[in-house]
Amino acid sequence: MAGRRTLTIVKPDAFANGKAGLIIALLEKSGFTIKAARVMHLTTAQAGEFYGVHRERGFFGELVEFMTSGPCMPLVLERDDAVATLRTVIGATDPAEAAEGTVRKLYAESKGRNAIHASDSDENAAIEAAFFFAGTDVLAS
Ligand SMILES: Nc1ncnc2c1ncn2[C@@H]1O[C@H](COP(=O)(O)OP(=O)(O)OP(=O)(O)O)[C@@H](O)[C@H]1O
Repeated sequence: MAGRRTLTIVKPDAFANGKAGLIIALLEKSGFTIKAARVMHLTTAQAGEFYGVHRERGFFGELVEFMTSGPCMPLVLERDDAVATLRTVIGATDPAEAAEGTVRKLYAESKGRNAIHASDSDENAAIEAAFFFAGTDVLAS
């Protein structure tokens, strides 16, 4: 059975553009309950570690620079079939290719500045939740 939790990050462009609250409202409207959240300004080391899988990609430097450009908001979200549902709700990586009504279609600027991250598997959701919320009660519940 697919897990009930996933990890999302409302990215710095959403805060710069005043869309963070609207994005969170859309997540709640999509049936997700917020189990944990924090607003933080990632360091270069944190952004590089979080996106370490992309270290060899040409856009890695740009991605780390963007993710450290301002506040972001990791959240642990809960609902049935959490990972797959959230991937559908956020839409394609490039907002130009994202379906109508998705977070990225509505609120993202570009493929690089694309408003939101979502875990792509139950396994990564657990790893990513631990990355931001290790030692907090959300991981014990
Ligand atoms: N060609 C690109 N140029 C700039 N940034 C990019 C490019 N491709 C990907 N990225 C950035 O790297 C992130 C991770 O890329 P990935 O292919 O894993 O997309 P994703 O799974 O849709 O996004 P995320 O992991 O953030 O949910 C993207 O969300 C985007 O911010």
